[in-house]
Amino acid sequence: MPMLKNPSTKYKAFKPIDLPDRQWPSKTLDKAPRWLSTDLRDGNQSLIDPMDGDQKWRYFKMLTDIGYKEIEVSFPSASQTDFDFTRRLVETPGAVPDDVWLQVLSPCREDFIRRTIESMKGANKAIVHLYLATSECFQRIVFGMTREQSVELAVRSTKLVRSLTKDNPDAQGTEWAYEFSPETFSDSSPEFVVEICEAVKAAWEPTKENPIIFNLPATVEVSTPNVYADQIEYFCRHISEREKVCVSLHPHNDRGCATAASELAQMAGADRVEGCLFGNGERTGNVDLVTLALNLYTQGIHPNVDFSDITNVIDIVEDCNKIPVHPRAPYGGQLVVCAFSGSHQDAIRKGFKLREQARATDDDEWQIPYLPLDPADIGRTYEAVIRVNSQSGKGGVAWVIQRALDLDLPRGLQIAFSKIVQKETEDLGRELKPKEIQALFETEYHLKSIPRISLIDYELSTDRSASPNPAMGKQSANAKRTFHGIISMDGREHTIRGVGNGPISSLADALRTIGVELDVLDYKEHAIGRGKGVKAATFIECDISGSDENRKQAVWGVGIHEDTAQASLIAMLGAASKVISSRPATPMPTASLATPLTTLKPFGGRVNINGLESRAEGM
Ligand SMILES: CC(=O)SCCNC(=O)CCNC(=O)[C@H](O)C(C)(C)COP(=O)(O)OP(=O)(O)OC[C@H]1O[C@@H](n2cnc3c(N)ncnc32)[C@H](O)[C@@H]1OP(=O)(O)O
Ligand SMILES: CC(C)C(=O)C(=O)O
Ligand SMILES: [Mg+2]
Repeated sequence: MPMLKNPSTKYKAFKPIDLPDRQWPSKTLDKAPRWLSTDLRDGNQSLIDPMDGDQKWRYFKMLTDIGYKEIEVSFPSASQTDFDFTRRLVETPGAVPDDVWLQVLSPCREDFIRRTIESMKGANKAIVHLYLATSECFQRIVFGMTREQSVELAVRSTKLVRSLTKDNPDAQGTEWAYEFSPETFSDSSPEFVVEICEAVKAAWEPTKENPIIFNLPATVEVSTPNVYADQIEYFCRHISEREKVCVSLHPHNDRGCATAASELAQMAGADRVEGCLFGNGERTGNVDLVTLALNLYTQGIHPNVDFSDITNVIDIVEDCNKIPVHPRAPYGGQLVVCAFSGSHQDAIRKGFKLREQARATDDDEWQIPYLPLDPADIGRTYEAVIRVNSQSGKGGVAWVIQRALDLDLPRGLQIAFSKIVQKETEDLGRELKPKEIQALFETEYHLKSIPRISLIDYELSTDRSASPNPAMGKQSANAKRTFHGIISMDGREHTIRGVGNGPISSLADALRTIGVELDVLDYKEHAIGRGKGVKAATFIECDISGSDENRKQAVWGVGIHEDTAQASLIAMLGAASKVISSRPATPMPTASLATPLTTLKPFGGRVNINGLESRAEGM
């Protein structure tokens, strides 16, 4: 059956209240509300398998560690597990921090109220929470009660709570607070809600110091969030003795707007928010307390709760709820601090680079494209930010290599290597992990293996009239350097000699004698590390198209060494190895082969290529 062509007969549009002089749209949020976690009550009652006492215990401890000061721990009249858990909290010395309020829920039924309050006997700070639905729909369908009967029941129940708690001489060791929820508030007449709450307030007689909590739930979310905000503003403006009232929100997420509803309703005057971590709770869940807290945080407002180890929080939440946190859950989801797509990665990488260059600290404004929150603030590592699959570009790949190997790849090498990564992801049909990308780079550029052409030993001599320059030979125009060394090519050793303006050009000249023609296109170097352990990283790009214009292509070599000149030579030979691999085999000029090394004075011992001893057999 298709969906209804005209759903308007079956589903009626919600009629918003008339509040033309609403004030909340021009308000902003500038402080954290009072939070109540109802993970252990509303969250728990909606689980396939409710938590056992030990799971609740662990969860409660986590909530207090995060910093929640009001925690609804149970529905004690519902089950022995809930009752026993509440008693365990009350009776275990030190289990409940001194500044934490335990909250317990009961319907307006005398036996249940008595049992609920019994569960709190001896508690330090206790909030007794009663609920009674106030909507016309619930009064008619569920209770068969008139408004007057509802008010009478609410008042009678409140008086019973009062007599068993703050008026009870035997219960004076506990600091009592009272919360009343006109359940289904968002679907109730605003005037009637005010009426019943006035009656309850009169019955409880709150003070400014210990206000009554009126919790106004969107038990089922029935409208757009602005309508909920209007309803809250209406209540705040009409309830008397506002200073003796704490207005609390309890939004559910049926339309997916619970976060927006909570934020707008706080702008409308609410003081407190009830919800669950990662939005657990009945049906689509309660409002997500993590999102609300971190939304404040990313506006520069401390939420008074701490998610600096969000991974641990997620572990406990998932373990106890037996429901996974969605990978795209705001802030906490595993995929939230990950970028796969090329343009995102590129922008993020540039943002981090600028921040690093500026040596930015937490006192500097956070401005990283696509990342509203510094992952480090919630205990996530930067390494997880960029992940590489077939949608990724050079930026992401460069990021991974930078993080793993401290190499700042030149743009051309980024492009060249990202093509290799792209092919690998497509061949494998999956994401490549950073370790795999690192291994691919190390293999491709021989960071852990010997390339086809490698350096065995060498010396570089400088024309005495020239001022020496270790890397590119930028000395005066007539300065000359001579490369004299042994290289191994495909396992055969050759003594070669060449002259140029610097190490690279003299090596290029020397390689020509064994038939390897190199056309150097680009050269970049940077330092790795600092102090004594500093090394040079050199990147050399060579043209392999030769005279064939149709085959325009370049290859890169990478060299890492304590000695800058040697890093250049290693990079050069890495590129040369690729060049010979890219060309059809040509016979070697016989004159240049295997000249015995008789005159060469070793330069600092055997050459170490990218950390590996390159010495060939028989040397
Ligand atoms: C929106 C919310 O989340 S409200 C909290 C809901 N949480 C829970 O229900 C979890 C715990 N609940 C339970 O374990 C059980 O429902 C109990 C122990 C509370 C009650 O169990 P039972 O006595 O078997 O009743 P049942 O579960 O059928 O509840 C429905 C009864 O409660 C009444 N009821 C519902 N809400 C309220 C209320 N706020 N105040 C008084 N009575 C109420 C209903 O009218 C109905 O009464 P009836 O049997 O006379 O028709
Ligand atoms: C008990 C009440 C506050 C409730 O959970 C709801 O209305 O959603
Ligand atoms: Mg609820």
